[in-house]
Amino acid sequence: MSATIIDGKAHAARLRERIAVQAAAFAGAAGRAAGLAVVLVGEDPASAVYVRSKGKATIAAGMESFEHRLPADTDQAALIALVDRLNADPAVDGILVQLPLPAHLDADAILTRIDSDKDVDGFHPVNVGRLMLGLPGLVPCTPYGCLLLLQDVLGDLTGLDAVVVGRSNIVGKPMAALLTAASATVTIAHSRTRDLAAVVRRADIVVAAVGRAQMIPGDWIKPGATVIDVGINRTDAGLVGDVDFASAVEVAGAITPVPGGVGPMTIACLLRNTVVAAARREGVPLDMSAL
Ligand SMILES: Nc1nc(=O)c2c([nH]1)NC[C@@H]1CN(c3ccc(C(=O)N[C@@H](CCC(=O)O)C(=O)O)cc3)C=[N+]21
Ligand SMILES: [Mg+2]
Repeated sequence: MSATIIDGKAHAARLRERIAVQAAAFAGAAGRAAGLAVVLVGEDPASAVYVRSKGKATIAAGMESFEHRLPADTDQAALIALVDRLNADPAVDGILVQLPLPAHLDADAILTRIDSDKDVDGFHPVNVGRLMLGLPGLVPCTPYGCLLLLQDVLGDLTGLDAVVVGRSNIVGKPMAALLTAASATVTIAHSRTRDLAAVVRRADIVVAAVGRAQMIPGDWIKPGATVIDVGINRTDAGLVGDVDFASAVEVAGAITPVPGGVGPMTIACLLRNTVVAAARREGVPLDMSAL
């Protein structure tokens, strides 16, 4: 038996269509399009590719895209000054500073400088706190996209055993918070977990977010489990996930491919957060059930 392959690209395309409807409603009510500013420091080629696809998707959804490309040797004060300008710009509803930043920059200080109401990545400490408290805020895009895929495949997640492999601030920790809020029973596993194979084998839901190519083999997967692969690893064999797809697809009930799984959902959720942030800033009501 072979797993259902979860088509993240198609799911993201449907979500982007619904976002475009809400973005048009926002523009009609506010008299302007929602705006997303993306800041890229340096010339990392993979980052440049993501920034380009974010810009294209933003415009296709009927929103305005502002791109700021700064040289790799930009200093902290100059980047803070740009963030301050974007915070003060009424046409900017969302601000994303592409990570990783060059090592000489203090990323935590930059992310904390972003106005939390414009923090469409959901990385600001205030939004992290809101997520933990179950208060409305802006939720990190990749874990939110994973949750939408899981709910599409499984419906209600109540009582399911979920294992999140990876404890990053960007994916693992917020993913665990979202699954907890959805009433799953959540385990966060990581590089120091004892007998990771046994922990993963208990899971009805596996979210792999470690950044190590094909580290989770199919024989760790419980038959019928739903597997969400967040990994994007460039290898000689091309782009691969954190899960060994070829063996896992034979055991899982459903599984995301890489590419074409979580990645497109991340971008769609970024657009979602932008229209949500815009609507909150302007006091425009949106149909949140469409998002
Ligand atoms: N502040 C910040 N926020 C981010 O959300 C952020 C970031 N920094 N830095 C980089 C990572 C990476 N990221 C991806 C988004 C989309 C795809 C994506 O759409 N991937 C496609 C194509 C992959 C390819 O061919 O390269 C796929 O998986 O099918 C991948 C990766 C967002 N990130
Ligand atoms: Mg994000």
